[in-house]
Amino acid sequence: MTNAAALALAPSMAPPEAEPKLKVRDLNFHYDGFHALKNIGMDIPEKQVTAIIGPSGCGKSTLLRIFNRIYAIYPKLKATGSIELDGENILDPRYSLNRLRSKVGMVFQKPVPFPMTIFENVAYGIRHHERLSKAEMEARVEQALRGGALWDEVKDKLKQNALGLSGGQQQRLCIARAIALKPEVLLLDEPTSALDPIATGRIEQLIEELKSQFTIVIVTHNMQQAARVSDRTAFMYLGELVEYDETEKIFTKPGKKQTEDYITGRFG
Ligand SMILES: Nc1ncnc2c1ncn2[C@@H]1O[C@H](COP(=O)(O)OP(=O)(O)OP(=O)(O)O)[C@@H](O)[C@H]1O
Repeated sequence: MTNAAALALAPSMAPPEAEPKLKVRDLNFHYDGFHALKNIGMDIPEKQVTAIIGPSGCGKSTLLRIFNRIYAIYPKLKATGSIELDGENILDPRYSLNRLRSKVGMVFQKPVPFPMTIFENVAYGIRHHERLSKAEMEARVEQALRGGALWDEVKDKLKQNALGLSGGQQQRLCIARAIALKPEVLLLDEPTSALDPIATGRIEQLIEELKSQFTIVIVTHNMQQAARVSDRTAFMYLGELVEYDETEKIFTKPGKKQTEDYITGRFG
């Protein structure tokens, strides 16, 4: 085959678009009588950062929490539609919560270390899922603390109580605790809202490092943060997904007036 012929064939040989890690379809969610999420549909790409933004009460945290079925502890709450994780519907009650939680980790707004040593904070969750020797556990804890960009600061005080760490260190410990279970998806619910700018910068840098290994979904109030850390941004308003696109497009050339009004600070 000539070079020209090979080039002519090239477009059809291009690799197909990667399958999304999470596929949300017709998702609706009610808190008792309140319709909090309305017909949400979105594809979340693998090993990228997806940010969810929107004014207070629009449903950001509700959506994030559905990705690991936190609502399942309240028997009256129900999500309809589907969320496929690698092709399997995680809303199906037959998808076990244990399996889901091992694949989808969550970090909350306020760091909540367990009142135990730094080492135990990380080892505790691992022990729940796996049986490891002492040496294996030590290696796993070190790996997780390195992954959470905390190892150098705590390696000499692993036996100290985690509550003695600073707020920013506690949040990195919570991230280390989540990644210690080797999840595929990491959910971050306003992970820096309780932190000062330096600790916030450290977490943002960490998010950048982690996305080579994990699919990350972050809820943030801070639009500059969404612009800095994410590849795609979803703008929500009153329970609806108004616009979802490449972050650069959302912040420079949004397709909807509501999005533009929000990102330019006209409301919210
Ligand atoms: N447990 C609950 N029971 C009833 N309504 C709830 C409950 N939790 C949230 N809501 C309502 O659902 C809507 C979405 O709430 P959600 O916390 O998801 O919004 P949000 O966008 O994350 O807000 P914020 O930015 O203020 O955290 C709000 O109107 C809220 O009042």
